[in-house]
Amino acid sequence: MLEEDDLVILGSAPLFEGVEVRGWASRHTDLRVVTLQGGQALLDPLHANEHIYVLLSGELEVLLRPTSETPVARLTPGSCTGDISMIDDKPPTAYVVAASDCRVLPLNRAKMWALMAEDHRLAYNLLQVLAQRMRANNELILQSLELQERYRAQAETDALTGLHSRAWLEDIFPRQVDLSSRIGQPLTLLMIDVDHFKRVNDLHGHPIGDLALRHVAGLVRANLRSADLSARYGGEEFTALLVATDLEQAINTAERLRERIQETPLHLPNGQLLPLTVSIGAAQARANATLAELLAAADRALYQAKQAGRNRVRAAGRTPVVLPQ
Ligand SMILES: Nc1nc2c(ncn2[C@@H]2O[C@H](COP(=O)(O)OP(=O)(O)OP(=O)(O)O)[C@@H](O)[C@H]2O)c(=O)[nH]1
Repeated sequence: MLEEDDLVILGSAPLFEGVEVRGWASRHTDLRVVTLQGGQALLDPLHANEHIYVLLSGELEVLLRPTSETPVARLTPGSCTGDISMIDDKPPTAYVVAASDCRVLPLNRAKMWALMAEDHRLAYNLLQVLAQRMRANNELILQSLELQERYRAQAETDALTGLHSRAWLEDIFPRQVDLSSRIGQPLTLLMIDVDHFKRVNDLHGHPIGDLALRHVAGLVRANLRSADLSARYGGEEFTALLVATDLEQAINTAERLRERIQETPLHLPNGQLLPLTVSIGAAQARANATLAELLAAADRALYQAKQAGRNRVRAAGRTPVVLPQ
């Protein structure tokens, strides 16, 4: 039975806006209120639903998973739930659970259609309720996309240097190699490794090591074209994908970068200058090359540069470029 308080709530419920609820309730004496205990589920995706439930007292929580700790919505008296699944005759997409003891008024499908035929304001109100629900859901989707975007940006950026991360390189590489081969442009990878970096850490401490990595990253960024795609590959290793650049041009770029790093020591907080050098391996991508193949080739060239005494550039598949050091 509907009590006086229930009629007051129904009178303020969006679904009943403009409906004279007392007269309406007196014509429908078959309406039965259902009580729920806190924690009890009203709707879940495993069971079809045939009712719209109007909450008369207490609070309902809408959860996307049964184990979710944070509800996506909290329903207060006057709100309704179950509308979409009642209309499309499919199981609900979320769990609706009583957060406290609740009283709800179920209106089954047949009853709802009859009520709407009797008073068109109910149909209009139901459309309004659905429109608000769609808007709230869109808002939720947008927030979740923004969050995903933020997480992706975090994963794609190396926190220490601000350069792109290895995950980013792995993500963009197949598209870049595909694009380069389709437009017939060469693509070359540089692997840039700071020489004797362990000594920097050992002699000056890890925080200065971090400063040195930022310094080198800044020089890598400043000395490549903005179209070139530089990343911190890990530790003291950086990579740069040089677009529209063949091996010859890449060697020149690498050599210029190497020189620039050699002649730009890091100013330490104590006023000392810390000289840094890098060794660089270069390798040009074949059409359909995988990142692993290209990295392995650039890494072999880098190894040669280290073996040859460091602070130099070597290219894969070529006679060593011997430049005066
Ligand atoms: N400060 C700092 N050090 C790092 C970071 N990542 C890696 N390292 C250090 O980088 C050093 C790399 O040392 P090695 O791989 O032995 O190479 P290296 O001393 O540069 O010698 P070569 O490459 O042969 O010239 C290790 O001591 C790592 O601890 C970092 O984020 N910050």
